[in-house]
Amino acid sequence: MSEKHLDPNTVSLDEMRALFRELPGPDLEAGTQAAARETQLTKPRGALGRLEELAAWLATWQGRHPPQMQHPRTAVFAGNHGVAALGVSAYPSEVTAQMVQNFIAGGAAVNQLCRAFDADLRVYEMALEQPTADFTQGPAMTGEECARAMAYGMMAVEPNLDVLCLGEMGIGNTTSAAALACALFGGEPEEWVGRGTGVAGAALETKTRVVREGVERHRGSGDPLDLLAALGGLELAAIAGAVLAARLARTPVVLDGFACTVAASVLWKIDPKALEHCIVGHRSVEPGHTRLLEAIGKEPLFDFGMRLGEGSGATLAIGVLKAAVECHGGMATFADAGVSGPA
Ligand SMILES: Cc1cc2ncn([C@H]3O[C@H](COP(=O)(O)O)[C@@H](O)[C@H]3O)c2cc1C
Ligand SMILES: O=C(O)c1cccnc1
Repeated sequence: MSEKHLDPNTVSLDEMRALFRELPGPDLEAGTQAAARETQLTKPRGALGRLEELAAWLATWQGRHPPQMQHPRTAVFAGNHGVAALGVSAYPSEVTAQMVQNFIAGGAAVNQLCRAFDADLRVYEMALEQPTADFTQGPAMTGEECARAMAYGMMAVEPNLDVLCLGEMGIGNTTSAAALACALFGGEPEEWVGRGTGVAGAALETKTRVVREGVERHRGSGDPLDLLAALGGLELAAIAGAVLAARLARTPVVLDGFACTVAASVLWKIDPKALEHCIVGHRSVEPGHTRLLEAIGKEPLFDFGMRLGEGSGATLAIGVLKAAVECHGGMATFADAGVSGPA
């Protein structure tokens, strides 16, 4: 499969919509080979549980058997949000750019996780001095801006990636994500709003009100991509683009926490099959994440009480994926080891 890159100067949301007509499916032959090998390995059938499923999932989306984990990448997209000026985050907007510098200097949590698992970290800074518009007053982005951000995100998908882990950095983005999730999946703003960086009290009430105003203004204003433009952010649109491009290139994807999963769920709303190549690394503490995971039918790999974002939960999953690949490829078969099979 080839990498899909679109011209950012001319790209449109309609061009993105057209891509849903060509989504490739999994490589079922690689999956059959993985299942056959699994029965030969020196362990009771199914005894490695989800590790076995992960090896098969990697094989089907990498389109090869055995699956490999030599080249994991974590892509973190950073953008700023107009709604941040309304007091919805515990931190000021400047932290977005400051954290990008921290990523570049190697000082953030995601840097350490990438080093722990030999992942290639890419940071994509998206016009941080130009935040999106305040979505309580109008759409956060025009359709063209949203499509351009998606096209930018697509560039994170390059040949020979074994897995793509996605993350975001954008002060205010759990407000944007809550509004987008509420508009896409329904329910009350209270069910989607969490503490993010740690908002409480009056600020939490403000955050909930901002989400309500945004949803009331934009709900029903179009299809999921229109809602992404109206309520999303540059980094969330880039994640949606990266997930779509990864699918077209048949690259497996690991999603991170609430904000990242909301961005990807825009594609699920268009076609639930569009996230078959994605797993979710962890369950974020953000209550909306659990709600969203139920809606899209995904069970995260682990629940470590993390609520950071920046791709940390997705990157931590690389360790588990490497373990799955090592067991699947490296274990002896019953025949090789002279171990008796089931009686
Ligand atoms: C120092 C620092 C590092 C971070 N790394 C990720 N986030 C996370 O917090 C932000 C979302 O929370 P809210 O919607 O409450 O602003 C995002 O930037 C997210 O990636 C961070 C936040 C801070 C303060
Ligand atoms: O789960 C997330 O994506 C998250 C949670 C808190 C802060 N930033 C992101």
